[in-house]
Amino acid sequence: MSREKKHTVASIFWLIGTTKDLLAPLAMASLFSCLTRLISLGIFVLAGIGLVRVLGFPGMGLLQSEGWGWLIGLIFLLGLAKGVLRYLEQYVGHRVAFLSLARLRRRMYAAFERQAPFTAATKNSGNLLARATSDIDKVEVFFAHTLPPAVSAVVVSALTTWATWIQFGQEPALIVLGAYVLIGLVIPAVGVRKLRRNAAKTAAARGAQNQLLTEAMAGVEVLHSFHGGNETLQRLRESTGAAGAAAVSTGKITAVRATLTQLVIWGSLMALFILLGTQGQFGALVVVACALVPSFEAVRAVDGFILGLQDSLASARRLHATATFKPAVIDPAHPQALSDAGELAIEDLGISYGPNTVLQDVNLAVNPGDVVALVGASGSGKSSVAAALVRAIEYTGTISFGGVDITETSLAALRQKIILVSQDSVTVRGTIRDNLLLGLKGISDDQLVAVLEELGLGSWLIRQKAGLDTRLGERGARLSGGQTQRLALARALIREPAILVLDESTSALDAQSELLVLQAIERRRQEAMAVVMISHRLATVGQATTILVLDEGTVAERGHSSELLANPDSLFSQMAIREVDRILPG
Ligand SMILES: Nc1ncnc2c1ncn2[C@@H]1O[C@H](COP(=O)(O)OP(=O)(O)OP(=O)(O)O)[C@@H](O)[C@H]1O
Repeated sequence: MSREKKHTVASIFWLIGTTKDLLAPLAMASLFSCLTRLISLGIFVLAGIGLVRVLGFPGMGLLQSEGWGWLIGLIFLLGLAKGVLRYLEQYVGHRVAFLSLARLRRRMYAAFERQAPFTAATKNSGNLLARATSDIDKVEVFFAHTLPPAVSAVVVSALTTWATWIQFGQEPALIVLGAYVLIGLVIPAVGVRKLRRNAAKTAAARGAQNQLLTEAMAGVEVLHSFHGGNETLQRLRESTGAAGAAAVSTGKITAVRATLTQLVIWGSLMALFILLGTQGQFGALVVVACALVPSFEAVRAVDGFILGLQDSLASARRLHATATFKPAVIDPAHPQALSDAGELAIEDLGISYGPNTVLQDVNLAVNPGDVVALVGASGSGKSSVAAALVRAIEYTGTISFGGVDITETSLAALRQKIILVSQDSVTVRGTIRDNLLLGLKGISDDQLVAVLEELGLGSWLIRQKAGLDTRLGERGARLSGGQTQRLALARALIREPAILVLDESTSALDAQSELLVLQAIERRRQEAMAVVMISHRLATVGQATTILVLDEGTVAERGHSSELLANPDSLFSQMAIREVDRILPG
């Protein structure tokens, strides 16, 4: 079996596994679908009998002379029953489908959450969004429109063939059976491999388009400034072109299949006409033709759902791949609790991205009340250390807090104790309060206001008419870069972490605002909060108890700033000289 086929089979089992307790209602929907189709068949047969009687054809002795009341009454009652059953089929089928989709969504969101921030770091958020939305919607066909039509096609065709055999003999029955096999089995197989490939291309193009649009929306200012819009449009055109080509190819195959189906339908009717007509059985011919109309409809539905199913399975494969993707960073099976405070010990820390080792042999102890600064050239590995401290990435070596290896505790517990505030913090849609709390309970408005004031956002808050209820846009449109950074810092400080990791998180602040932030941090440091700070501005790291200078992924120097500055050849001294030169050239 090819890899793609194996993946498809695995995806189908995965879908069924997601909703296995809904299979009973799905079977019920199939039953309703069968009954609806059979009633349709009955109505058409009765109409045929009526027609035969009107035309006065011989050959249908059955009920020929018993008036019209029962015939019209039966058609009416069957019509009513069909309406009710159709409603039930649609209701149960779609209920199962939507419940399944809801479950699938929950499962996908849980998978995304497990993978965050690792998956987000792959920067495929637009593609993931397509998986979480349109791919899940496509799977609806699998649940609502696969089993019921397939079951009713088999039942209706078997019963019609049997009834034709009993009523009119072997040859008409074989013609009818042949037509069913062609329409329900042979024609749906025409071009199916191509259809599968087209469906996969369409789903991939949908993901790529979403990715492009997400990137374009997030970077609209950049695109605008650099006139990059046309380039994005071009890439979008290429992607829609690929999807369009797949759609055209699918359309051609669909047209061929529809033509073949019509040929089979009319060919079989002609064959019956010749067979029964030459035998003078015109009455039988009319009734068989009437029975064939709804039964062909039932069998043709197979072709329709096989088309939809290709899309559905292509989406299912994408969902399955995402849901079963094993994130590198996961919670341990039996997480240990973390103490409220303790030493952060980093031993032999190493970090690689794929084959590239970017950091090795980093050792560090951070005690309550310590301020440790990581400095070094761009790309020397500072942010990677910060990411490892909150297990946002994989690493080698050991990081422990209060004697507990951080891989032995839950990610949630770890990220309560060690909080990372990065340079490009974001705001989420909601009020200022929502943005600060992000679901945290037990913090009063007064506490929130106090932290904002401490960070120099008090006067800004007063200017907001709705105070903490002021809504912020998706990307914090109303906030400046520096305000967003301070909001992110406030978000961290109200959580009272044992260790605050600041990765260039004051880079957008003016000197006065940064001073306020550093003072707020100093107050908490005196209450035993430890700080790991990354900054390019050496003035910012002046309060550090220990400075680590990273150079090409290793610790090149360590010590207090006064010790490092005492050596004019130290990297730190060189950095300090360059910084002073920048401020006071010449
Ligand atoms: N997600 C990633 N995938 C691959 N390589 C990465 C990734 N993140 C960082 N790197 C690489 O790791 C190295 C260290 O990056 P890191 O961001 O830790 O450095 P840094 O010292 O914080 O840099 P800067 O001061 O510019 O922020 C760089 O060479 C970078 O290209």
